[in-house]
Amino acid sequence: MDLNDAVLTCAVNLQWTNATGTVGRKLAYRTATLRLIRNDIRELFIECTPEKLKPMKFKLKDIMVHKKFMSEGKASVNFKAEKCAMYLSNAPPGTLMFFLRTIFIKMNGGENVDDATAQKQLRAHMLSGKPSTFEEVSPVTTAEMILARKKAGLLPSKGSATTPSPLAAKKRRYDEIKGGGDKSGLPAPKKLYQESPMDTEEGLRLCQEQIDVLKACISGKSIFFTGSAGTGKSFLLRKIISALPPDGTVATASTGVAACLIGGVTLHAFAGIGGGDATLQRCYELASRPASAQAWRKCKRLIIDEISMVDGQYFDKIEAVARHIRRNDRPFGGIQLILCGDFLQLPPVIKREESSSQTPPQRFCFQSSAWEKCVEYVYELKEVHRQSDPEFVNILNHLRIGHINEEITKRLKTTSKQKIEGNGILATQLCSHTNDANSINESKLENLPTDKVLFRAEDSDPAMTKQLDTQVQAPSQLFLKVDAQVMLLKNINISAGLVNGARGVVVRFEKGVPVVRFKNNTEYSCKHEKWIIKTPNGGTVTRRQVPLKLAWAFSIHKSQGLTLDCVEMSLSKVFEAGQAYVALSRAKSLDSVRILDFDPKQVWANPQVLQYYKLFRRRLHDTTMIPLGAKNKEEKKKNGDAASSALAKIKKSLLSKPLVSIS
Ligand SMILES: Nc1ncnc2c1ncn2[C@@H]1O[C@H](COP(=O)(O)OP(=O)(O)OP(=O)(O)O)[C@@H](O)[C@H]1O
Ligand SMILES: [Mg+2]
Repeated sequence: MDLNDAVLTCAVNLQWTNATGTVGRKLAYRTATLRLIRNDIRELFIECTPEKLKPMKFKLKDIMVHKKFMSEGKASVNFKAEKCAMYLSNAPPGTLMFFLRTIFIKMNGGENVDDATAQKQLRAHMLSGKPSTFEEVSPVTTAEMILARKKAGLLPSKGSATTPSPLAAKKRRYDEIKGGGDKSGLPAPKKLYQESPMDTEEGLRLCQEQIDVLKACISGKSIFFTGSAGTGKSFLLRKIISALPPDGTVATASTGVAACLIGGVTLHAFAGIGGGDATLQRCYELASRPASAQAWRKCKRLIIDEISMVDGQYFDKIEAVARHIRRNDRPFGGIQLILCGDFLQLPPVIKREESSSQTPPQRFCFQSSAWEKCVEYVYELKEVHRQSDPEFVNILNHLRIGHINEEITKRLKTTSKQKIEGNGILATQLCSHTNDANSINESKLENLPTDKVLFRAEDSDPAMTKQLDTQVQAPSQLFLKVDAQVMLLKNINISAGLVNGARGVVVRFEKGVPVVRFKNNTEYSCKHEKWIIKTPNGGTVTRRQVPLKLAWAFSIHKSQGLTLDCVEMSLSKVFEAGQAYVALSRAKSLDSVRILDFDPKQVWANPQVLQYYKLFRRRLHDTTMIPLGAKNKEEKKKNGDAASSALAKIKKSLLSKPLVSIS
């Protein structure tokens, strides 16, 4: 696998049709590498190299691309002249998208020769007696991209915040691309290239530290990566998922909302051992049921977001279950683990009977016996993307470790009087308890004098409505009124500010959908959007609903992982370490938040977590990166010296300076 947009590794099926139009020769390869190349006279080709076999070349001219299932890692390219169809499957979806995009841009935006010139140059080349050479296409340039989009008539009009009409997208299942400089009257390749790339998350590029993590994942290492709120952990996870082959990749998270943010399932739904309270023997039996056992056997890479909320004992149990079901004694039954989260945010939910005991056990995942043997590499992301104000980032870093001083207290208290409302948009109240948030929303809606309109979700499987309710933020029944305070639940257009978490107010209903005015004055007529959740056995269930949720109030637990606009909070009822930090770190800036009754006592970090991070940081710092429990002997030997010297230092300095020192 590669981060190069001109290279793609996937399964490839080739089918040639004969003169009578029936399928003749067929070839199928489980793994082949496709490369976009040019010859001496700048003609474009796809070079297909099946594993351990010789490469084949297909000229990119007059092709039809079928990409409806691109997000599932499937597409096909029809080479009209060769009468050959190339079916691609099990491709990392993101890589596939960039590969097809590069084809489009190189065919339409580059200086390609026309047929007559190509023939002339070819003849001259043959006469010269020089051997033909091929080289990989150069990276796409902005000029090529602009030219390609212009030629296809796809440059967006200024400030447009609209999404493609679903009808237009439906009508065009194929994108036809001609090569060789002939662009007259071409149907434009749409959908894939419709939006300006910066308007969608695909267009946002990873920063260097994120790329390092991505590379580690692609190379098959089991890793844990952490970082403070807003360092792009979930964003990176989405990129990682789209850079991995779909077969065998299972994306999960500890909570439904977090799972939905990465297009996955909850870890509990995947693992199939209920809450994990049963004995290990019983867990084995539960996970041996056909659907669950099949899911475990097929899994090659397990991704878990918001790992801080996964109970350590539960983690130990699923590790044992993985080995048992897969009949494989390697850690986690040989599954690659990609774990992500911030232990200084919300901890695992402690069950009532445990929380009533005098000293409740703190069972973080990193305290489990499985952790050390399963996690080979650890990474920490440092660059915060959610907030851009250095003062706010600095304050958040302090809060994260439970460190409050007078200056911070004073600054946070000043927010209590600031006006953050505007354009008819009221602040969202962040509540420490979910029930409080629900009742505030219901009563505020009831109190509006306008008519109530119901938006009912369409679920692809009505039997899954309850499951969808727990995982998808869009409710199955959404009552709205004009003047209702709402929050957007999808990234519609990033550069227009129409992003997940953006706050708005319903201004009218038009053609059966709500029109919402957002804080930046953009009006958006809400189309029905689709949420897809995976079932543990690899199927999918979809919900279609308008992408809105009532937003007078929101619970802190439900807000974990989100970025929120315009929030007001009272932290007097916080009951968990990290809860105040999670609440405050949802905000983008200090100007868009109001803390009503700030008291330094509301902020504390779990000492066990601080200790873990101290150890973790020292490891990172002293050796750049130490594999925890290196895989093989050489690796152990190589890292052993560095690791033991680092550990000796850690022991010495365990109670020294705080994690984040602020100048
Ligand atoms: N490389 C990047 N370039 C531009 N924006 C980015 C980048 N990485 C992340 N972001 C943006 O930063 C915001 C926060 O990202 P994300 O929600 O993934 O952070 P997180 O680390 O998962 O936070 P949390 O701990 O709160 O879950 C998002 O709006 C995301 O789109
Ligand atoms: Mg996140």
